[in-house]
Amino acid sequence: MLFHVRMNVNLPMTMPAEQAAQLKADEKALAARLQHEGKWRHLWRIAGQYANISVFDVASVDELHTLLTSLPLFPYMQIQVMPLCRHPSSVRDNDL
Ligand SMILES: O=C(O)CC1=CCC(=O)O1
Repeated sequence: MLFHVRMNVNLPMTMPAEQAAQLKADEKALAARLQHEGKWRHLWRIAGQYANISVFDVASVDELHTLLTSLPLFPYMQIQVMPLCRHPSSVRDNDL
């Protein structure tokens, strides 16, 4: 199942720089693993914003929820999820 996900990141201004750097490093490491596993199919920065557009390929809504809530930055993100299905006019023979 494919999901389009928008993540807006809002780190508190009061967070110590070292804590923010550690959270970002942990997030990057997990994101790399999930991309290599094929679960995090796309990761794009939204230009000019501390936000990203991602596409996840997971088996279920429950798996997506578990994955998103396990992200180190999850407590500091506002997340919007849109489930995707195939468009009948798509000329692609694969899903992405
Ligand atoms: O910077 C972001 O948009 C949040 C994020 C997702 C994966 C990552 O490494 O950072």
